[in-house]
Amino acid sequence: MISFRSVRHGYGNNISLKFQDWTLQQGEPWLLLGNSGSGKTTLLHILTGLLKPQQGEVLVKGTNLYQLRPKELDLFRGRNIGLILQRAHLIRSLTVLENLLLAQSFAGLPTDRQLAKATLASLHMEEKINRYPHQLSQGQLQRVSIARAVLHRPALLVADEPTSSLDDKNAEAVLQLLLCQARATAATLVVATHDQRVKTSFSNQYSLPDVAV
Ligand SMILES: Nc1ncnc2c1ncn2[C@@H]1O[C@H](COP(=O)(O)OP(=O)(O)OP(=O)(O)O)[C@@H](O)[C@H]1O
Repeated sequence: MISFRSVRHGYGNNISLKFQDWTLQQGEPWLLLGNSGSGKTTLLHILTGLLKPQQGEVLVKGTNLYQLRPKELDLFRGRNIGLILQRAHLIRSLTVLENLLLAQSFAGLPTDRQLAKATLASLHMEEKINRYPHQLSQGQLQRVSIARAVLHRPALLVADEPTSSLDDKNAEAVLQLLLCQARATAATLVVATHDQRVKTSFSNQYSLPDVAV
């Protein structure tokens, strides 16, 4: 279970974001909706351990993220939280496979080539494992980014605007991929978007109100 309680965060420029409490059960897919500037990125960063809120607590699998020491938090994130950003942020001088192995080692886990290869194969990327990032299409880069995020069966899988730059067909394919990967690993999935096309695929929705400035 993941929970978000009494969370507030401000940026010191009259912007104070107050988030409604939120409880997500293990394995549930959720959509996080909000217009530009409503606080989606802020909330995702708080939820994934990247930004300590000024108030409130975030529990992932019973662990209060912001009570961990920085090093413990890094390890906890690497093992339990998978993050998919709009851009893949791969290391350009490493192959697809090497990028995944590096992610394992950053998470403090033993490098496991077979697991990395099998995960890439499950995303139909087996023929690209020795390619470099610049040799891949945007859709393929996104698959690598999904593979890297699900590699260790994280309890929480978070995707920030995964479909906004894609056409209808690819947007639907990426969504199905995320839902399917989350189901396969019983991960709680959070997809943040302002893409109206995505709305119908999720019954659980957490909506952010517009921020009055
Ligand atoms: N580092 C910062 N310093 C000052 N204000 C910030 C900072 N980061 C975000 N904000 C402000 O906080 C509010 C929420 O920003 P946030 O990026 O979380 O929204 P968002 O919903 O993700 O927007 P978008 O969809 O446009 O990316 C905005 O008004 C933004 O200007």
